[in-house]
Amino acid sequence: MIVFPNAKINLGLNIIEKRSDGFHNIESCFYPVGWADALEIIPAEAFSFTSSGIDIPGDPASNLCVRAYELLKADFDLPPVKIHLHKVVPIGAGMGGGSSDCAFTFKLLNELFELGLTSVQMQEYAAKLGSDCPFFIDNKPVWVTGRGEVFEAINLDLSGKYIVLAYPNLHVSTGEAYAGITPQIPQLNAKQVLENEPYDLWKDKLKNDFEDSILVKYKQVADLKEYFYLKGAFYASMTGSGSAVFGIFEEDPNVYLGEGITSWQGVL
Ligand SMILES: C[C@@](CO)(OP(=O)(O)O)[C@H](O)COP(=O)(O)OP(=O)(O)OC[C@H]1O[C@@H](n2ccc(N)nc2=O)[C@H](O)[C@@H]1O
Ligand SMILES: Nc1ncnc2c1ncn2[C@@H]1O[C@H](COP(=O)(O)OP(=O)(O)O)[C@@H](O)[C@H]1O
Repeated sequence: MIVFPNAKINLGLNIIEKRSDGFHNIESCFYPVGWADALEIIPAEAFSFTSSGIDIPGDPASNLCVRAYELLKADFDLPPVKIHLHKVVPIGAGMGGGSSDCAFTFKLLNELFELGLTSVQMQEYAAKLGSDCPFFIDNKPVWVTGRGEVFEAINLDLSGKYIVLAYPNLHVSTGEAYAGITPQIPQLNAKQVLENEPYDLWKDKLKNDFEDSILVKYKQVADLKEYFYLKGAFYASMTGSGSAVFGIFEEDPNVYLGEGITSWQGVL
């Protein structure tokens, strides 16, 4: 069975407070986008994990796909499987690619072996492996609070809008990015802005709190954001902890990003 774990963007991202468990409470709209990996899992004689495409840093045995399989195997009598991941979505980019692979592994194993797990149960498993992971179970636009695992419906539909995502090949570690933040309560409620304000006001009213440090430190990230506005985006921002930047457009944009930038363009 093959699935295509897709990335996400953050529309507004406020870091509210540091918690006693070391994590931060956040507020954000998580929105799925079409840039995706390919993940195949089939029953096999012996367990194996292989990957192709972009090199994944770290030991393959600790890949989130492997950890998801092991977590389920502790509770269910799962047979050995062969997992192959073709990695396409840039890593350390703020697009949740690894988290998506993790969530899609749970969904695929649930279907393949008819485990009967509900979405909520899979979200609980996914939350054990990463704050972003539970979102990719339902994989729908949602208002997110808590550590990233508490969901509330949001009245927002960007279907048909054009999006360009650009990754300046700059790996940002999520843990380090959080460590550089001073949490604060936002002046404006981003959910209210997303649901009620016209798109052209988002530019001044929605904020990704990670931008303050990253845009100053890495000029190429700030340049990408500026370029998207120059090309007519109604909203442009860094996503997650960076360094990927997206622009959302009413019309199909004509962008040239040049060398050293990995990009993807599609429709929301
Ligand atoms: C910043 C966000 C926003 O969507 O996205 P990405 O940039 O990763 O895509 C997420 O909060 C990232 O979630 P995720 O990448 O799953 O993080 P985790 O693996 O759970 O945690 C990595 C590290 O980030 C910090 N962390 C993460 C989430 C959170 N709410 N508070 C934190 O302080 C902790 O230091 C933790 O050890
Ligand atoms: N399947 C996977 N794909 C990508 N990264 C993975 C995966 N499994 C584990 N990782 C680890 O997770 C880290 C970043 O994950 P990713 O979700 O791609 O980035 P981000 O947190 O910026 O959204 C990498 O440093 C990598 O070592």
